Amino acid sequence: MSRFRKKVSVEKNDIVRQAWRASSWGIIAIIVFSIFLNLLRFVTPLYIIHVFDRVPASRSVETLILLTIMALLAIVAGVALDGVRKRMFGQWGKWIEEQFGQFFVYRGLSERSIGQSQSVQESLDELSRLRNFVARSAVRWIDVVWAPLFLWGVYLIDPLLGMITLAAMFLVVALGLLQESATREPRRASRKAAAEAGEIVLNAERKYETVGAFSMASNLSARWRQTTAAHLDERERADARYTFYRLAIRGLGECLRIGLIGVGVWLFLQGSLTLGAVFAARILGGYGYRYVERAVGSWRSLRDGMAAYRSLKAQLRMDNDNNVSIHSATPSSALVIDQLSFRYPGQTNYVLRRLSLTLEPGELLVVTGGAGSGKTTLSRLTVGLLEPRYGQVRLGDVEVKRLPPDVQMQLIGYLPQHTELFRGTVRENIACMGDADFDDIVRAAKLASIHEVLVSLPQGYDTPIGEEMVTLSGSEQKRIALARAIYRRPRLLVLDEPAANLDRRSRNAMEAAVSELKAAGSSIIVTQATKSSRWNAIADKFLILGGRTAELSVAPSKIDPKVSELRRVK
Ligand SMILES: Nc1ncnc2c1ncn2[C@@H]1O[C@H](COP(=O)(O)OP(=O)(O)OP(=O)(O)O)[C@@H](O)[C@H]1O
Repeated sequence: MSRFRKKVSVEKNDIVRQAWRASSWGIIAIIVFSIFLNLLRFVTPLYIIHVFDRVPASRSVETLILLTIMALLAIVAGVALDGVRKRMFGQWGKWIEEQFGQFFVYRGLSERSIGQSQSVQESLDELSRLRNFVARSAVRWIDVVWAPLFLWGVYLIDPLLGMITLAAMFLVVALGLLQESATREPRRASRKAAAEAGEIVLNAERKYETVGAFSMASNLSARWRQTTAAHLDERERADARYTFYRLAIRGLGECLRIGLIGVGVWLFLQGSLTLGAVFAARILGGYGYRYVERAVGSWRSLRDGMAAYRSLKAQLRMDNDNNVSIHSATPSSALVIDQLSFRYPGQTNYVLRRLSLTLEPGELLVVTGGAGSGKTTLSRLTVGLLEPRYGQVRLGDVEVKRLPPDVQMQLIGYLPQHTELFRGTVRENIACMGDADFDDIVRAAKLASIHEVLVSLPQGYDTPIGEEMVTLSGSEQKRIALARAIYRRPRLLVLDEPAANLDRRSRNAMEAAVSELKAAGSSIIVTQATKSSRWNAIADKFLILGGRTAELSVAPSKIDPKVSELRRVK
C-alpha cells in the first residue's frame, strides 16, 4: 500500500525536488481520496432530506430501506477512505524521517566548524517537527479547503443559516489567533526553564566527580527546584489560557449547532424550510465548522512544520554547494599555513595574526606557548575544526577545511588536549567507531604502547569503555586516543599537548610513535606548554606562540641557507 518507498539520493543535486518527485504519486492518491471522502460527507445530509421530506409523503418502506443501505455503504466507504488516507500521511512522515535522518546526523557531525552551524540535535528536532506535521496535522489543512463547500451547502439551503455558519467560522479563527498569541510567551518561557533545569541535572551527572567531591548535590538540587518552579509556573499559565480558549471554541461550536436548529425550526414554522433541510443544514454547518476548528487547533503545528521545512531545505542546499574535488597529488603535498589570522566570534582580539609556515612530508613542527597563547586554536585550525578569519591552511592546493569528510578521515589524525572516548568497545574507539582491519588496530595500539594493557582487559579489545565506564587510567585513555589518531597512518598528525599528565613510559611511547610516523612521511605538529628539549632531536621546526606574536625557527641541524633562521610575525 505504501507509495512512499522510493529512495532519494542525497548525493545528487536538487535533493528537495527529488523528494517532492518521489512523493508525487502518494500526494496525488491523498488528494483523490480526499475528494471522494468529502463528497461522501454530503450523503448524510441528502439522506436526511430524503428520509424526512420525501419518504413520509410517499410512505414507501422500500425507498427508506434502499436509502438507508446506500447511506450506510457510503459511511463505511468514507471511514475506510479516511483510514487509508491517515495511514498514508503517517507513512509519508515516516518516509521523510527515514530518508533524511541519517543524512542530517552525518552532515552535522562531518561539518567540522566549532560553533558555526546549527547542532545535529536541532536539525533532528526540526525533522521530527516536520514529520509530526505531515503525519498528524497535514490532513486537517487538506480538509479545511472543503469548509467553503459545506458553507455553500448551508447557504443553498437558506442564506440566513449560511450567514450564521460563516459568522461562527470567523469567530473560531479569531479565538484561535487569540489563543495562540496569549499562550506563546508563557510556552516559550516554560520551554526555556525546562531546558535549563534539564541541563543542570545532565551537567551534574556528567561531572559526578566534582559534584561528589564537593558534596554539591544539595546546592544543585536547590537550583534545579528553583528553575523547575519557574517552568511549572509558566506552564500552568499557558495551560490555563489554552484551556480557556479551547472551552470557548468548543462552546461556540455547540452554540452554532443549537443556533442552526433554533433558527432552522423558526424558518420551518414560517413555512420557508422543511424539517429535513433544517437537519441537513445543521450537519453541513457542523462539518464546515469542525474543519475550521481543527485547522485552527493545529495552527502551531503548521507554523513549526513550515519553519522546519524551510530550514532543512536551506541546509540541504548548503550541502550541495560544498562539493570539492581533490587532486591526486594532495595527499603527498606539503602542509601550508598561509597568512593565517584567527579570532573567535564575538572577540575583538586575534589569537593568531598572519602566521605563515610550510611543513613538508616527514617534517615535525614543535609549537611552544604559555596558557592561552593559542596552541589549541592553531591545532584546531590545522585539522579544519575552525575556519580561519583570514588566510588559509592547505594540503597542497586544497584547504583542509574543504576536504571531504572521508578524505579528511584518511589524511588527518588528531589527538585533542582532552581525551574524548566514545561509549563502545576499545576496538571501536580506535577504529573511530567504524569497521576496521583488526591487524591495523593492533598495530596502532602497539605503536601507542597500549597493546599490553588492552590484552589484559577482561574482554581484550572488545572491552566496553566510555564516559560512564571508566575502567582505564587517564594516561591509558590518552594512549588509546593516540592509537585512534595514528591507526590510519595519517598524512598530517596534530598532537595537542600530548605529553601532559603522562608518565615517562607513556611519553617515551608517544615519542617513538611520532618518530615512526615521521619516518614514514607524515607531517607532524606537536604542541607543548613549556619549553623542553624533549623533541629537539627529531624536530625540524619550532614555533613559539606568545600572545600577539609568533616566532618561527628552523632546527639548527636543518637550516637551509636560503631560509632565514628566525621569523617574527606580528
Ligand atoms: N571558544 C572560544 N571562544 C572564545 N575564546 C576562546 C575560545 N577558545 C579559546 N579562546 C581564547 O583563545 C585564546 C587561545 O586559547 P587556546 O585554548 O588556543 O590557548 P592554549 O595555548 O591552547 O591554552 P592552554 O595551554 O591553556 O590550553 C585564549 O585567550 C582563550 O581564552
